[in-house]
Amino acid sequence: MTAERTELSVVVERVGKRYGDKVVLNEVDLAIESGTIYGLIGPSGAGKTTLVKMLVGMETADTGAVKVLGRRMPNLSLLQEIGYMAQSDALYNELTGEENLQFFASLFKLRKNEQKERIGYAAGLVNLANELKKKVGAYSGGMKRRLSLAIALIQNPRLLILDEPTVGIDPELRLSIWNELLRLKREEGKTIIVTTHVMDEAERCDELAMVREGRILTRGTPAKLKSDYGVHSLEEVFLHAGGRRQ
Ligand SMILES: Nc1ncnc2c1ncn2[C@@H]1O[C@H](COP(=O)(O)OP(=O)(O)OP(=O)(O)O)[C@@H](O)[C@H]1O
Repeated sequence: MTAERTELSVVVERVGKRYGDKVVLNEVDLAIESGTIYGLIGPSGAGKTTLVKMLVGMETADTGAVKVLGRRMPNLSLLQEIGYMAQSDALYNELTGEENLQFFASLFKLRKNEQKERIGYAAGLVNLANELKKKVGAYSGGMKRRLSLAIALIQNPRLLILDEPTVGIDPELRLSIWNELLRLKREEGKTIIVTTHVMDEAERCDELAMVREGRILTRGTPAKLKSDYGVHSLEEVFLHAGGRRQ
């Protein structure tokens, strides 16, 4: 299979990364098809964030290659095409929610009315439409997460990379965010990459890669992983894969 035939949005080839003496990623390969939701799961410190930062162009690989939307990363020209929600919120506390959204929208090539429409859409999606006039400094942790997610969506990117997007978000809103992610995939053909510790979120992914100690231990659809390990839940896959190998 070639990248052209299967329309891969992301190709990671034999990527290695170390910080000082510590090997954080080791010979990582990844191929993510366009129009799918791909989940990276694995214990804390496994290397998931480092990997997604490479996809965004915020980290560079020591060895190997990272290609996103057909171009070798890092590549500034892809910023418009990639929406990124980091694990820690990078927001302006002195500005209101709306001003934050306007600021990030202004970084992209959006016409004025398009900008307004995107801000309305993104704020509505994360249920912040009535909180936009408040300063972000007065937001709760969950509200800040929600605003960060809205910012990741602001320029209507083809590829969404979300690092633990629903931490601190209540179950009802979590469900509606997931419904919207599924709709974005289905109706708009977006490619979505999420890291998560939440197994019912992992169930909603088309494909999963389990990362541990900088390596991908196993990968496949949720159903395939469960059948490979002869178990009924992804939690059990997680425990089996994490505990018994390497
Ligand atoms: N800038 C850095 N300098 C040194 N070590 C780092 C740096 N960034 C990450 N690490 C180390 O790299 C390893 C992988 O970290 P990473 O954040 O990628 O893991 P993770 O799988 O995303 O974990 P979590 O689920 O807790 O977010 C950890 O041991 C971490 O301490």
